[in-house]
Amino acid sequence: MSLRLYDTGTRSVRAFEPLEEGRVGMYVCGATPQASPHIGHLRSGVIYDVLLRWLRASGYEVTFARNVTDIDDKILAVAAERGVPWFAVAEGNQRVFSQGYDLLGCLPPTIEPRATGHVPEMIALIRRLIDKGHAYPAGGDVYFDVKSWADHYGELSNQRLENMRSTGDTVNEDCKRDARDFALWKGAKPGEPSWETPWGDGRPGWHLECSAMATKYLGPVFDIHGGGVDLIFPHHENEIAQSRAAGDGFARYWLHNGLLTVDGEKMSKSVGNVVLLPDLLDKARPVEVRYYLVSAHYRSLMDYSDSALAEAVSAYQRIEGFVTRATEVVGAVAPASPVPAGFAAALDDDLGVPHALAVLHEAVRDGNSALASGDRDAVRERLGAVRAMAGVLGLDPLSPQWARSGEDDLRPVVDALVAVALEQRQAARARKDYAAADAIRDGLSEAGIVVEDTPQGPRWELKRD
Ligand SMILES: Nc1ncnc2c1ncn2[C@@H]1O[C@H](COP(=O)(O)OP(=O)(O)OP(=O)(O)O)[C@@H](O)[C@H]1O
Ligand SMILES: [Zn+2]
Repeated sequence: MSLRLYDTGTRSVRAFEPLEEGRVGMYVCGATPQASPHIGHLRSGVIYDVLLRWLRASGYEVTFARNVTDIDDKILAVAAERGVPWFAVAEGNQRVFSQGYDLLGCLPPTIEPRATGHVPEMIALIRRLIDKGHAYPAGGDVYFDVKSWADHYGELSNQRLENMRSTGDTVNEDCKRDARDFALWKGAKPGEPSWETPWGDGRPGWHLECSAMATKYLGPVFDIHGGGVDLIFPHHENEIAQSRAAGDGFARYWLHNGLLTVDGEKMSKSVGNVVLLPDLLDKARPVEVRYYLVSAHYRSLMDYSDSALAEAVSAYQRIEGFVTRATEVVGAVAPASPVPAGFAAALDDDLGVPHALAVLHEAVRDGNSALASGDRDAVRERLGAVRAMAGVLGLDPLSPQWARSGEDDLRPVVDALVAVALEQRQAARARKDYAAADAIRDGLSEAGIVVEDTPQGPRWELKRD
């Protein structure tokens, strides 16, 4: 079986066939950096990262573009409130977005285009739309004429133009030919940043930016366009309208991730129910937060809870525990290739991560049984498979990304010291000097070392609070 994806455009799961064999062009709507990212934004980040990794593991060469909307009403409002330049707000928050993606192990996009760096491409797109009769300048703005595209407008969001009302753009409503027309370009307002165009100074509309940037880097037709379900209307509907009306084929598959919610409501800056990544780091390590965010199916709604996070932490630690113990017993084993067929089939089925994780945990269980029975060949085989599967999800415990800094270098030293201490404890026990034996155990515990007796002898771990 090969990859099948749910395409919002056709409202069906379809076989994924790229435009060009062996290559995939993928565009995902990224941040409007008006504030630090919340874990809803990061859910979107890790979901498309798993898709990227699976496409690459399946042999595709992927060009992945994720934009930054670095000019926007919300950014201007924050800048005005704080009395700082608009670009300081965008740039500062974008850095925190990048750190968040990095911390959760997201591979960097091939290109991360910024809206303000693509005004010439936007002007060119507006010109094509005006020439074809799909856009008009009015009152310093430029609008898309939805009636000129009435047969198609609404196809993605499955609604008809006659049932739609104004999208409530903050632009000058009186200038529009029709209340449902949306702004491609917004005329300059005093004190706001602006760029020069043949239709007057101003700044880009959000929808136009994505059309211009996606086609610049991926071509007039490309494979996958992603974003959250919150973007289907109006953002993606308008992107399609602009690009197709201008004559571009645009995206062939539309993917939408479900939202991270709190008590059923979208986690959103404007609602004020956000959880930030640093808020979680006393409860879970970054790799465990990643496990939590990828573990639900990408299209499902996910309601944030501490207990679900705690379950994800223990589930990840089951994988990590096996990988650590198995490596101690059989030595380093590289990730196996290809990944087990059941795991591949799960991901090929519309990126079925929950099912794929079930296959991964089954291999961990088998691996633990092999460890218990001392079947080294089986341990080796399961270790390679587990690392490979975890790696596709960005969760391989031995990936350098997740290595705890310093701890690995010191491990052999501490191993030797703990072994000496345990020998002394054993000797004290043998001579029935229980006070001395307990003192050694307490001393290790005070140093933050927990000792566990296993069939292969004692193992130590750093205590976690
Ligand atoms: N709660 C969420 N769950 C999942 N994905 C989200 C969530 N919020 C935003 N996203 C996705 O993250 C990406 C970047 O979003 P963007 O910066 O436009 O956020 P936003 O919706 O304006 O956030 P906020 O409402 O907090 O201001 C988009 O693809 C968006 O769909
Ligand atoms: Zn977009």
